[in-house]
Amino acid sequence: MARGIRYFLSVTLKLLAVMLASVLMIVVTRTATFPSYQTSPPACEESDDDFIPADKERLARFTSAIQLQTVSYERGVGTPQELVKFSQFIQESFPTIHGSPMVRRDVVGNYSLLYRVEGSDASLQPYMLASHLDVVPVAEEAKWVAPPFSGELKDGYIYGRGTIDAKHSLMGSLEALQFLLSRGHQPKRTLYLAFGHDEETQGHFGAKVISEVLTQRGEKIKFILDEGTPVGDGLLPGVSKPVAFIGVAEKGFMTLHLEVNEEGGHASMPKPESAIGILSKAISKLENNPHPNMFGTGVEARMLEYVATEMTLPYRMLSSNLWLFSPLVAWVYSKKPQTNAMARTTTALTRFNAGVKDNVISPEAVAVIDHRIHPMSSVEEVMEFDLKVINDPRVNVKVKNSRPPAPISPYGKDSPTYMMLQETIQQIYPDALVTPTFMVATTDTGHYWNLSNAIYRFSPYVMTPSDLARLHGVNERISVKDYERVMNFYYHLIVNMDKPLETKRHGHEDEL
Ligand SMILES: CCCCCCCC/C=C\CCCCCCCC(=O)N[C@@H](CCC(N)=O)C(=O)O
Ligand SMILES: [Zn+2]
Ligand SMILES: [Zn+2]
Repeated sequence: MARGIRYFLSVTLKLLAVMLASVLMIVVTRTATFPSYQTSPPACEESDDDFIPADKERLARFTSAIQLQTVSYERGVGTPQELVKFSQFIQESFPTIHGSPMVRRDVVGNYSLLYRVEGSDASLQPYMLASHLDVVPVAEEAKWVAPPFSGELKDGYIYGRGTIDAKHSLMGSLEALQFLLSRGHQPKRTLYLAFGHDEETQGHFGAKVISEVLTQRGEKIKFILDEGTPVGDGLLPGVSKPVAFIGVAEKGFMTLHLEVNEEGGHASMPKPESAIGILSKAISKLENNPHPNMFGTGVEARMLEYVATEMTLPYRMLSSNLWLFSPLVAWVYSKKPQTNAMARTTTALTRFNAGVKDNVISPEAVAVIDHRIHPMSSVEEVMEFDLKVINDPRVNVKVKNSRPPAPISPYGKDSPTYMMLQETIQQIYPDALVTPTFMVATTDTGHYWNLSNAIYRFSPYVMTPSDLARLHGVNERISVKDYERVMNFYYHLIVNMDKPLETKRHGHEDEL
């Protein structure tokens, strides 16, 4: 009997050893032979007169744009006078654009701007560059090193609300267009510039109306580029080179209104449970029960694979073997807010209101939850999960607002438009790697899904880990160097869009 067990154990151990050796071999082979998704930057044809310098005039225009306090507060509550001023300022600042017979300008939804620049070849589908005129309000003003609406230049940086979100792309694309038109350039392909005025409150009166206008015109758009993920410096562990993240998708969202109504009364005779207590328990359950970690099921995994060959060895081994290491990477991702946001549907408790007086038991308690939905999940799944977690019929849960995750736009070598974008990025950042990702925040593109199946979100400035907190936060800023890159990125993009959407190099047919 004992011999039998010994034999069984030894066979099992041998089998395990063979399995382990096979897994090890696969891991080593994949790490050594994993394909590279990076292409070398296109040859530099740039000359001095093929470059937009961040000179005094251009910087002054950008500063003036920052000084306009185009704040969006709540849905439908903004700063109409400032928006009108911004609109007038744009008209005065870009006379070549506004005087060109090729350009049609429409004010849409009262304050949003839609420009159409007529291309010479009507058989080509138009494309669209998008951004927004509005900004979020300023908090903690005392902590700013320069006044938040000053556009002040300090140590090579321009400070102010809107510098990165997102007046750089609005002003940068206008500068590029003005530069081209002033040299007598007519684009081959028709180009739209779409600037919503309420992106920060979900674009219901701006981008949504722009989309309706374009739909009425029967437009189908070749591709759309909006504000988005940046060129990361140190954002991706294991990669020392800068990484340009192209947002090929974005998370959905669901804003929930939670309410509990109970009997109020005199604070000297409380019941065991109050409206405030019941709601607190519900939201505490939501916070303690995060939505499932979905890392490895979507674009976030491709993001790592695209840069795997450029990573230091341990990261390279993990990223080229996600079939094995996905659970480990998922766990690591869950540890930091910015990576956790890529791994799962997030739950942010953003408002909590109750009570009117110290000695009155509040009959009502209200909270707001801001969920950002992972591209592999859905509004329905998130709701079902929450109701199960709360599991209390006294908590009334209503959806204030929701949007499903965005469809995933084509990416990689099979998508000529993505490759054109990659090459344009490399013209500005020759040392950068380029990888697809999804946006954890939302953009106006949520209103443009019916216009195009190729929607990208990318902002051509560099972001370090410590810059993350500047987004919607204190000391938002962009470097002069980066603003110059932004202008030149749009310039190259417009020029590149006049070349056939590439073809021989990536083995594809020309397309419209
Ligand atoms: C491993 C990590 C890699 C991740 C790389 C990306 C790092 C992310 C860095 C920056 C993202 C920039 C996003 C800026 C756009 C912000 C858009 C925005 O503010 N949207 C609002 C819209 C308002 C609304 N409620 O709809 C939002 O999402 O709240
Ligand atoms: Zn923005
Ligand atoms: Zn924003």
